[in-house]
Amino acid sequence: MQPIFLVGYMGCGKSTLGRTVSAITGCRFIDLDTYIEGRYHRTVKELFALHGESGFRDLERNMLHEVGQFEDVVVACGGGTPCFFDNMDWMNEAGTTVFLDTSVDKLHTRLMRGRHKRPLIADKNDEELRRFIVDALESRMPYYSKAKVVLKSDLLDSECEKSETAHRFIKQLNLE
Ligand SMILES: Nc1ncnc2c1ncn2[C@@H]1O[C@H](COP(=O)(O)OP(=O)(O)O)[C@@H](O)[C@H]1O
Ligand SMILES: O=C(O)C1=C[C@@H](OP(=O)(O)O)[C@@H](O)[C@H](O)C1
Ligand SMILES: [Mg+2]
Repeated sequence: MQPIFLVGYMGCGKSTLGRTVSAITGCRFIDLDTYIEGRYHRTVKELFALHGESGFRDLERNMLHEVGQFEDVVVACGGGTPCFFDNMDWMNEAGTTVFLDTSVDKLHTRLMRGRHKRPLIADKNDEELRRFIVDALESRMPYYSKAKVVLKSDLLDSECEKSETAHRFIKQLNLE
């Protein structure tokens, strides 16, 4: 199987879905952020602070090209991965891209809780975060919408439904 790349905005559930699909199907799961952190022995937040965003994007592209060579792998990208260099076109050549399409409301609720480890939003208050999400989604949508498969990840949204989302995904992509 060619690699599957999960793309979408921060908080849409790429890491969560990738991990669950991997647990059900036995295929390998790679979270690109975690992979980068393992390679450079620094958190994403530290890498942003050390190299700036553009330095991080260079590392991210290099690591994407590395993991994109693997077989039978589901890769959870970072939210920005498809939006820099030719990464989105590269992923479309190398495998199957899946966009987890999620509403601003849902992203906002999730990111208010999980913003501290995400350097682009760590210091934003409630209102600033909402504005940031709306603006970023608008500028990133042209990249996300190039994905081969779109999964409306809003429809199923509770603890037990995480696995239902995963099962639906597995069926849609014929991973059984
Ligand atoms: N299908 C889902 N239902 C409910 N909560 C979810 C679902 N997918 C993700 N979450 C929650 O949303 C937050 C962000 O998920 P995460 O997988 O880290 O997103 P991403 O990797 O796209 O930034 C986490 O707290 C996670 O538990
Ligand atoms: O959207 C972005 O630019 C980013 C998303 C993050 O990953 P998640 O989408 O998994 O939060 C991480 O790569 C970094 O903080 C930058
Ligand atoms: Mg993630």
